Amino acid sequence: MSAVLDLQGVSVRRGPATLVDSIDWKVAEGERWIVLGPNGAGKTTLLDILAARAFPSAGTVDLLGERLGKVNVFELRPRIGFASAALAERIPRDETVRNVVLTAAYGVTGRWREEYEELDESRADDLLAAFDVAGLADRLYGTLSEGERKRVQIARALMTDPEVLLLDEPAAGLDLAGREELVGALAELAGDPASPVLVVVTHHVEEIPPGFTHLLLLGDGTIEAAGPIEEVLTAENLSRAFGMDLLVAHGGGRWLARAARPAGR
Ligand SMILES: Nc1ncnc2c1ncn2[C@@H]1O[C@H](COP(=O)(O)OP(=O)(O)OP(=O)(O)O)[C@@H](O)[C@H]1O
Repeated sequence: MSAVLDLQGVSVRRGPATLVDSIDWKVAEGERWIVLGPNGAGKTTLLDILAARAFPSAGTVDLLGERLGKVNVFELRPRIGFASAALAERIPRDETVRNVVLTAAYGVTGRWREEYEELDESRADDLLAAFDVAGLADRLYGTLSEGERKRVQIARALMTDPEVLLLDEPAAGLDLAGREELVGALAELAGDPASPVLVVVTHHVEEIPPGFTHLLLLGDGTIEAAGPIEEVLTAENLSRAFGMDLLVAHGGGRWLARAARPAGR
């Protein structure tokens, strides 16, 4: 079976800086991946490439069987759902929540003169319901809480019925209850065989939802370890990636990590 995402020898350089270096990574149908690593490890850079929004300086990237650089990215992007802080900043605050989701069908962020079919409208409403924000459909996006916005952003990313869903730090800025609700929503998505391939970037092992199958551990632009979560998420690998002596615990489908020694000892 050919890989859904296939990166070979991928490096990204900006001026003298190497942001990611010699990445070899394959993602297959049905897999649910977490990309974990410290600040500046290259997670967002890698996700931008998977979203066909950035090009590598070296190596090859095959997304859904299409080679980046040889395919029209505007045809490819609707097949890849994407939500990130940078994209969220472009959503107009004075747009209704329903339109924020609906406009993804045309790859735009604000409604203007596009004609939407009834089918699009009902898909947008179904997605808002699936993420528990149906009651907010007529509210202005700018009036939502951060947790509500995150859910709307994921609903928007799913609007085109993509084959891959990429989420860059979906739990950033959420309080404890908001994080737990989001982790629950992502666990449900992960458990649904009809869901697209999932790739979720995070800094925190506590944000890994049950049902995720694989982990790519990035440290300083290179892969520290990659594979099934249970094999990769060890204290040894995590300590190496984050440059700190860490302990890891696992139970009830969730993960916890903390420093092996309290600071100052
Ligand atoms: N255009 C650029 N020119 C030079 N360096 C850059 C550029 N863009 C990003 N970087 C650097 O590349 C590194 C990787 O950035 P990236 O945003 O991919 O990391 P990240 O793992 O997503 O970080 P964070 O967890 O803090 O969001 C960082 O050190 C960043 O400062």
